[in-house]
Amino acid sequence: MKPTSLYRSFFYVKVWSVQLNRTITSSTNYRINECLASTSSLIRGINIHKEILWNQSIAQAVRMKHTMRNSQSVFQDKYTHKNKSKRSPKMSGWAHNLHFQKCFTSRKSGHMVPSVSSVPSLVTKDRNLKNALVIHSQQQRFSHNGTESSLKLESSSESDQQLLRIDVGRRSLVIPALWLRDHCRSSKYYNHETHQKNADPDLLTRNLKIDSVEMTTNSSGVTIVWNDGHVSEFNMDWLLSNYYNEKSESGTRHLLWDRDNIESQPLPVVSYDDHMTLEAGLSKTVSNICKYGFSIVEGADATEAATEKVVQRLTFVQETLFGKMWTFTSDAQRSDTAYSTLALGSHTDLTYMDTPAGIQVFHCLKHTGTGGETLLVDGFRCLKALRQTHPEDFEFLKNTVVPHEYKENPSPDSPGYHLYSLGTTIRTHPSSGELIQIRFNPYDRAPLNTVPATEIPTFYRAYGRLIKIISDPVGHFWHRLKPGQVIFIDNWRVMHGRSAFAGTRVMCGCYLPRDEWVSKARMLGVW
Ligand SMILES: C[N+](C)(C)CCCC[C@H](N)C(=O)O
Ligand SMILES: O=C(O)CCC(=O)C(=O)O
Repeated sequence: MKPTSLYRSFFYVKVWSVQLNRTITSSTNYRINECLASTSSLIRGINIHKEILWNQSIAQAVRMKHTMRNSQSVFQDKYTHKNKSKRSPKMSGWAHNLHFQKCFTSRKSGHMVPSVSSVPSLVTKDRNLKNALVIHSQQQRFSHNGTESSLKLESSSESDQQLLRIDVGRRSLVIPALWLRDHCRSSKYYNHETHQKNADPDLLTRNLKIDSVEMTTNSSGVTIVWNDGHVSEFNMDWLLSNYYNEKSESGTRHLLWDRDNIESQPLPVVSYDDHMTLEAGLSKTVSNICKYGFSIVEGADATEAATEKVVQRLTFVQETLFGKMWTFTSDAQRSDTAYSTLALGSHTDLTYMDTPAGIQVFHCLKHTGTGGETLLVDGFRCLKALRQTHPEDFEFLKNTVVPHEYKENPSPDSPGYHLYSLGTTIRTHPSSGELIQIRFNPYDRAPLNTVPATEIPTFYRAYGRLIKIISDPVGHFWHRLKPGQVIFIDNWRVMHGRSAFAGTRVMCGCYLPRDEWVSKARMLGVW
């Protein structure tokens, strides 16, 4: 065989062997892939089968837990009667360690039948049976006022407490079952005539559980079936506005101001006629107070009687140690610097009362002389500035009780007084943090016996920083009250004061109770 043909044949053998190799490889691969494919489908099949088995066992466990719970409660009653132990024996066994959310109860039979669609979702990703398994009921999706929403019932792996989780847009409510039962508005538990709850003394001791929760047909609310057969219906908007809300929008009613922005807009003034004769006029006065913290009714007769009629459009006059309607001047009739010609710095009144008056009313009946301008400072703006610049001082003053007092010796005009009260300088809403009250009167501050020595420096640092903000002229709005102008000042938000004056100056006014004026604002729809 010639070398070339030998080479050629060798070459062919080489090519063939390469091809053979490829064929074997690919066919092996093919076969491997094929049997891998069949294995994986086999595994998938096993998994599916396993999933079904698993879910069936869950369903079985749910049924068993329900049965065991019923028997436990029967056992519990017997047990606690006999042994008076505080804690009844916990159900043992893995069934109890599985914190199940019950699946839906069939309405007809009332038995616990896991609806197929609910069982798969009962199983969480964590299949480790040793950890308490938190079972979630099926998530139900719905649209609330066009917002993508969902709800599901969960149970806590620590406390066995059931929780209804409702997500409406970015708002997420996690409502304990007990809260839901406590707030049931069915006629059994709530009197819709008197808007009062009916007594339910043993609510907290009954072992109440939610058997099922479903959206109402039009997704406007939820229907809850309890393990004692009771059914509760909740309107979604009612839940959203009545349940704990850290991000409550309620603080948006206030338009915080400093000197420049309150002077850059028309004064919040309502004419006497509108205020006295129109619902819209009264609403404007009240909404001004909600928004700015003060409002002026202009055009009243410069008399105490006319002033009384103006304020009574809002609510009744709050009687205090100064009487109902009062008129004062610089005659030192009462033991307070208001009855002098001295300047008064920013303060709120009646800080020496457990509940300071809600509104302070002033009406300058006469002033021949100089000075005597009224100072207004938005206390909520000051508190917001403190919260932003020194949050630790804000928190300290929110949590520190400061005593205030009013002392007056007996006189022909007074039986004598010693009023004393404890209150924090700052009060906020416990969940939303919305500002509710500033209680600030450096003149009437009583000896500080509520702060231990270790915290005294912190108090003076915090209180001093607040005084610095309040004293800053940037927030000072000065207005000379003229006869005919009745000013309503929100005494829980806006501080007032005055410049020193000379001449004859006669002021009248009164205080209005906080609860009643805010109630009026709610009834007028402006709160
Ligand atoms: C308004 N009127 C003149 C009656 C009372 C004056 C005393 C008010 C007291 N300084 C306080 O801050 O509560
Ligand atoms: O006389 C004034 O203008 C204000 C008096 C005052 O601040 C008060 O009575 O609390």
